Amino acid sequence: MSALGKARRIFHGGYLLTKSAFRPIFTSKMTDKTGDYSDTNGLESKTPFLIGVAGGTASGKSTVCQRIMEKLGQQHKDHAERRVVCISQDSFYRSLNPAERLRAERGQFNFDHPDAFDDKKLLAVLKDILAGKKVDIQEYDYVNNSNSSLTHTIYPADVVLIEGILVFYFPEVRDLFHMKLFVDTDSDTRLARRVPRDIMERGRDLEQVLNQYMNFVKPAFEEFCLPTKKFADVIIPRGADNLVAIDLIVHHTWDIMYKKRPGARLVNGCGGEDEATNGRLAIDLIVQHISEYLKRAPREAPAAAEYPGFSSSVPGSPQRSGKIGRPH
Ligand SMILES: Nc1ncnc2c1ncn2[C@@H]1O[C@H](COP(=O)(O)OP(=O)(O)O)[C@@H](O)[C@H]1O
Ligand SMILES: O=c1ccn([C@@H]2O[C@H](COP(=O)(O)O)[C@@H](O)[C@H]2O)c(=O)[nH]1
Repeated sequence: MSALGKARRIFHGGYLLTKSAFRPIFTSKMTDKTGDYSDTNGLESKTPFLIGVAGGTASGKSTVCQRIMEKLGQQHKDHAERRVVCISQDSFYRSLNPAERLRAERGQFNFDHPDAFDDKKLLAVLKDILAGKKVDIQEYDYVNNSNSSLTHTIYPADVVLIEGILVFYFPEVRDLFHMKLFVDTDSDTRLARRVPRDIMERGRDLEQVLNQYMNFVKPAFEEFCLPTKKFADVIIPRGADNLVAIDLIVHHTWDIMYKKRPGARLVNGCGGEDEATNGRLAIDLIVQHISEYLKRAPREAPAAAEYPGFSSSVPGSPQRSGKIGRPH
């Protein structure tokens, strides 16, 4: 079986951990809401917490989202039980006219330009999600450069991750996020990942991948994606390898799912361009993480199931010494 066929089989088998020719969507359904969001300063009590995850192509955005889902114990839950959902901006590419379609087939269409997206549709869907509505999202088919006929229903969730190269580009969309993450992986690494991925999973040949990269992907990254890094609350160097950053985010997200919404006061309005506000959210995450880390002692530690815990990535961490810290 070809690599492409294998990737598709993975998708059709319903095992969505591996990125295939189609963008995986992790669906979620609202279950009992134990969170007390009453002090969220104007945010609706059941407003999902919206996290934007931006970064260049193949920076690891989807992988970071998968790690967050895994650490929150959502990945292996029945879809109907999940409280966290991840959707991709790629499901919001606009339809192409016949001439554009032809260019796309030759690798001559710029899928990295903001004009390639239907930002109005993305905005409307995100507003529906924030309003607690159920939405239908189409899977994107990279082999055919268009939306596939597969549609996923996204049920109201506690936490919604939206990942994509330009999720912070459109101001109205950007302003909806309660937390903004930017996955910062160097261009050499990204190109080295993109080439095999596009060949094996997206049905391209080497020449096409490299031409598309040099003509469109790289210049558009520099012009449209990279400048949006400044809007991020948290920048994640090295993507999914950065276990400390992922722990910070998971910890914060855990509190949103099961306790209350710390930081809501800071991000309410989600101005994004307010550096002080952005700085405070990042500092809040770090302070919260460190204080949890310091106050944990074995006799106080709740059951492992209650909080996914810190990874052993911190050199000399209590978890490594076996004195303090929770099991994974
Ligand atoms: N930390 C990592 N180490 C090695 N390979 C990775 C890492 N993160 C992602 N990849 C691989 O790189 C490719 C692109 O990753 P992905 O998460 O899909 O990026 P994006 O969503 O930003 O396009 C995938 O084939 C993925 O398996
Ligand atoms: O039909 C398409 C649609 C998109 N692309 C490329 O995909 C990436 C975005 O996906 P990542 O997973 O973030 O890499 C973008 O750079 C487009 O160039 C495509 O090739 N064909």
